[in-house]
Amino acid sequence: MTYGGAGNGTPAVAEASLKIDRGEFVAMVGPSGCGKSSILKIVSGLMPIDSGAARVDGQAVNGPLTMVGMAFQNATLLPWRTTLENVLLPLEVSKTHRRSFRRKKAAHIAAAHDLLKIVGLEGYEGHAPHELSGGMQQRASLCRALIHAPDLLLLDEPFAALDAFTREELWGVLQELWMRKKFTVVLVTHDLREAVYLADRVYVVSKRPGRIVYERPIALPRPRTLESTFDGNFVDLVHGLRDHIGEVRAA
Ligand SMILES: Nc1ncnc2c1ncn2[C@@H]1O[C@H](COP(=O)(O)OP(=O)(O)OP(=O)(O)O)[C@@H](O)[C@H]1O
Repeated sequence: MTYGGAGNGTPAVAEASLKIDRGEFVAMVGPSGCGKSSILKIVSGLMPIDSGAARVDGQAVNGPLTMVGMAFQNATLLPWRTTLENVLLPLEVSKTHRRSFRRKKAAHIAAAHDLLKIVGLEGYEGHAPHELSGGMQQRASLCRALIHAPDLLLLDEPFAALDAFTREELWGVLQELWMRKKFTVVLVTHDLREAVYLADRVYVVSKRPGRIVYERPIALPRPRTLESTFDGNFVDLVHGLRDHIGEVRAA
């Protein structure tokens, strides 16, 4: 995939061959600017590819997918909407879900309340985004990404803007959501501890144009806890990934 068109544009992704199983939690790590976000854009249908193939659920990706939930580094909640109204937003704006939202509004509102409860935002449904901390806003943005019960959740450094304590707390929140709902996740992160804590499999991407250069299954038992991040196994996995990133950066 090349920004600005094949030829004299910027090649962003080269041979990024990977296959993700339904319900799997995958993390992608690699040097800055290597093409990780571009891979997410390809998978979600936001960017077309010049050659190769992208398939989700067996179907070729030809345009933006509606069965995908996305969350980014910044929560980007609409400031004039309450927390609950922000979470419900995708159901109102998406053509696919609008009709179901109107017909089963009470059920969807109840689902939003349930999600907000799981992420610890019970009681904040009526608050405006500016009344929430950064971590609370990011929790709400996770709920918004999940309100239409997507089969696939794409996360682009969702916790990068948060302080270390909040970030680690949200690893647990995301793990719990995933263990309950079993959607497929692709997480782009620079944080190797985050990748090992959350993922079933970690992919290392080369310098731009991105290629998958290393794949590491993470067989640690779940639920993973913060205490477990100090175990020898966990630390070894993080060091192993760090070595691979070091090699990629030096290449
Ligand atoms: N809209 C764009 N137009 C032109 N070039 C772009 C655009 N977006 C990204 N690029 C280029 O494509 C390359 C890959 O970008 P991408 O955002 O996928 O990298 P990344 O691995 O997610 O980076 P980071 O880790 O810093 O977020 C970058 O080197 C960047 O220069």
